[in-house]
Amino acid sequence: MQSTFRPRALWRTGILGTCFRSRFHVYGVPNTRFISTWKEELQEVNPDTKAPLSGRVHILGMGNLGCFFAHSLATRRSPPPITICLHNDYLYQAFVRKRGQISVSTHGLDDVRTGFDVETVDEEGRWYTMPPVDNRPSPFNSMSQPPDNGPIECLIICTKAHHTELAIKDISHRLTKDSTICLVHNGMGVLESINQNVFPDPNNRPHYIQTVFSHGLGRNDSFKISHLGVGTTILSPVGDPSVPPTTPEADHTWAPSTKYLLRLLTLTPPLVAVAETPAGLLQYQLEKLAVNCVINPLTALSDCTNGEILYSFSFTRVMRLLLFEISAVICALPELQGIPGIEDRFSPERLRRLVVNIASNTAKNHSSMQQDINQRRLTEIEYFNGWVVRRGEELGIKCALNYMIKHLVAAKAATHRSREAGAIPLDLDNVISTNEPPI
Ligand SMILES: CC(C)(CO)[C@@H](O)C(=O)[O-]
Repeated sequence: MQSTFRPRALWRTGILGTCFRSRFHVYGVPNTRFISTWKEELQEVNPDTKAPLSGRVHILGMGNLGCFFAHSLATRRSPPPITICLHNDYLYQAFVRKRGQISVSTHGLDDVRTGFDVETVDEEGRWYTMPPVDNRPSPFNSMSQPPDNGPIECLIICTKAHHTELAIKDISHRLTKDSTICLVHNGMGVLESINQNVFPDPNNRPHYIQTVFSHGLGRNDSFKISHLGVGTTILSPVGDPSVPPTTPEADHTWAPSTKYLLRLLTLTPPLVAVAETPAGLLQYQLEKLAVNCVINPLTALSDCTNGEILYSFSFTRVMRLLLFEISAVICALPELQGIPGIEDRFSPERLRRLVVNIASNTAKNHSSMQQDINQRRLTEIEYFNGWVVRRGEELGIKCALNYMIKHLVAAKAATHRSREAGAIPLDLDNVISTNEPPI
């Protein structure tokens, strides 16, 4: 049985509002809903006892974001069952060495959480539930257990944009039309390619929640991160693609797993999560996109910190010119037509102020793209400037500068690759030591 769920309507009736508007009554007495248990949340969104949800949340992608989500859920007074999905044995061994602990450090104080269930995957794509690893190294051999390929109700996927489609493909046999996937990544266009390439049949697709995440995180070690700056997690269920996101109070029917996950996340304090309408979320996504389209490639190409792009006339010129194109594409997007104030919100000048603000607030940080380039990882450029170029082409807007930036980043990555391919490999294992002094 499905029931109707509208974030805006719930906001007005106060059901969701209690999660993120008035967390505390006057005089600081905690609101009872805010500290409700996950079972109460499950009961409230899914009173249908014939098809009960287990309430389990799977998390895939245990980088900074995945650790932060898992740790935040574990800090709840009543944590839901959490399964972390580790996609290779190396990660599993690292988690065993950490005794199943995920640690988040805030202002130098470590908060360590345990109690996570673990699944790993073999080369054939079969997932195995592993024994608890808390406080003891596990000698367990996963392959001696039958694989656990049961359906997943709620999946939070925290991989980078360019890995998300592949990661979901690997687990797609466990996702049904009753599942909900919460996508946590930077950049635009991932959902469309998942629908096209992984779940082409609209009647057999899982449900989605999209997010815009703005907390500052840093990595200390595997499963050990720092929470460097408090931000927010803006969430919105994805509506029926045939209904424009701007339709007021669109009568979307959200699945029980979507309602449950949305409630669970908005009632998890460290995430500072708020529910938005699809049209509201899209606007936050586009603001973040504009910031990422400037800070990330400029810092990656110049190998500098975020703050260093602020104090140069040349960077300022490039920033303005890129933003002219980005603003033109965003303002012409058909999915935004009819929303009042779009031209002002996405004017080149307002976008420039956003970029400058974020670059100053994160002045000492290295952007994710600068780190990806230096560590020879794939970048998200196709989901930033690449997306602007593609949408511009559809709308008849030429984005020559964004096209150039996208290719400069790709060229920088290719130069690194060809330099490394040209380096003479030294097979140290087969070096014969003669114990003779060097000539
Ligand atoms: C704020 C930001 C643009 C740069 O640190 C960040 O989103 C990043 O690194 O991608």
